[in-house]
Amino acid sequence: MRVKKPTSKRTTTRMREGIKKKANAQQRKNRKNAKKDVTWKSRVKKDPGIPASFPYKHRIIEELEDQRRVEREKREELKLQKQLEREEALARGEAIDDDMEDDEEEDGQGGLAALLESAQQAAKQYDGDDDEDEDGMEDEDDEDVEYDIEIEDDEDNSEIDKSRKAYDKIFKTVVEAADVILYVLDARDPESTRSRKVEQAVLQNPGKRLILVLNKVDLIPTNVLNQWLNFLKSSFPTVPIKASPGAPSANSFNKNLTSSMTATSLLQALKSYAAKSNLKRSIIVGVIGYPNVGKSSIINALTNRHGNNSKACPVGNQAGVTTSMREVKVDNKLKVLDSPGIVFPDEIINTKKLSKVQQQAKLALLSALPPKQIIDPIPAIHLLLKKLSKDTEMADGLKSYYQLPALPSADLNEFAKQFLIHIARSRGRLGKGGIPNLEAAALSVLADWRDGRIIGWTLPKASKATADKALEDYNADAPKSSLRGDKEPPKVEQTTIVNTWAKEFDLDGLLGDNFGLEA
Ligand SMILES: Nc1nc2c(ncn2[C@@H]2O[C@H](COP(=O)(O)OP(=O)(O)OP(=O)(O)O)[C@@H](O)[C@H]2O)c(=O)[nH]1
Repeated sequence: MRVKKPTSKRTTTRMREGIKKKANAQQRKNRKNAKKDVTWKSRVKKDPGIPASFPYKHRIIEELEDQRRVEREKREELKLQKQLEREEALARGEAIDDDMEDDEEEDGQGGLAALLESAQQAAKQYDGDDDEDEDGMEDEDDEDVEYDIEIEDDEDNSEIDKSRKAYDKIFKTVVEAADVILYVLDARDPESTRSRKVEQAVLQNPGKRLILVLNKVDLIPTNVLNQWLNFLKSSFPTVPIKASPGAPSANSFNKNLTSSMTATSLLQALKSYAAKSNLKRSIIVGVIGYPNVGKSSIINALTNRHGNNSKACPVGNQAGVTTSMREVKVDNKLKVLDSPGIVFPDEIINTKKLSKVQQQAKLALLSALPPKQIIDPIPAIHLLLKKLSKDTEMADGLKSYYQLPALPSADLNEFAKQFLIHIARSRGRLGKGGIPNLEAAALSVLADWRDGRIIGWTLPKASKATADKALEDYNADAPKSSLRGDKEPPKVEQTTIVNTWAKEFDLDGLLGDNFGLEA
């Protein structure tokens, strides 16, 4: 017969106390030895940093920065990858992996969440403005606010913001609802804020009209503006505008194109179309474009309601302020629809096969991303410096605005690094041990660029023929998207469009051939 082994681990008190005593003695010994060890003290000494007199200090700092940069890039690649997986999962309607959600919460960088957050903040502020309005003087146009509409009744804002598909949906809704589309482009880079898909989608609807509105003309020189107007006019009727109110600053361009003058011209064009169209109802004008190109500012200029207490649409210098559609009544014949900014990355980015980092850089430079959503602002600075260094006027503007010393490098990467170190030092963006925080410096430069404190522009590169070829290629290759629908666009000669539409809006009569600009 087998005897069962005892399962209890009980030991005698004597044995337990003996073990305790021995363990305590060992710990005491360890502590004593640690005190004797000189390396122990030096370990807790604070790092004094690199002495200022050290001749190669800047090199060491640069090496450290390089290391930090490489690590940061690795982290960002990983983050982007996770974000993409998450978006794909969302698009497929799959439940999101908890890990991914946690990650996003941890670093607080959920791109779309950041976009939403900035939008909500601006909206809150705007609501505050409205409250003030209520308890004070009543605006005679306040009835417009009653026209505010949320497009997706069954979806909350976060859902609208979370999905690019939803942006597509909003765009489709604007095109369907509007008789005239004002397609707003940033005068500093019209081609990058323009999408052939948008134009094609409008052309699919024979009754719709599209006008290109070149905004922020105060930020580009007259000869550049003229070139763009001539270039764009060959595709669609084009109107220049300065939508933001306020007197021009010392370094503004095209001072004769004031906000009220340009807005009045645009308004008259719309009114003349409304008068000529035989509609028994008021015409609806949809305003679309990239984030931050100034759509809401244009509506405020059209309704002449710029003041804080009477804004028709909220305006902010960060992308993503407008999160839902808003209908504003201009008069009995005219209603204007504001819409959230739309980015078409497949249009501007995929065709050029850019990496994720480059895509972000390009969008950041178009000011189409809220700062919180910019994972690494440094590649955008590289792009900006490359752009500005191509023209002596732009390069001089940069140099004088930042009071740049002679930066000795001809290599762009090296130049960018030295430039950011200079900005970080002069603006006090320093980290531990006095190491310049290049990311913070880069973000502050991007804000200067977004708000027009640094001057810069692009010139129309492609000829009309190249643009038409690009459109042809796109039509041949691109898969059918929600924007294109299944219908083929009607074959209409562009010159016919330009001439007929310009007449309907009486543009030549209103603005003259050269928009009152010197040749
Ligand atoms: N210099 C200059 N700045 C302008 C002009 N029009 C608008 N802005 C500025 O551009 C920024 C964006 O303007 P918004 O009207 O909010 O742009 P939006 O397209 O509605 O932006 P989202 O809501 O993100 O889609 C604001 O800081 C405006 O002051 C202009 O003609 N010149």
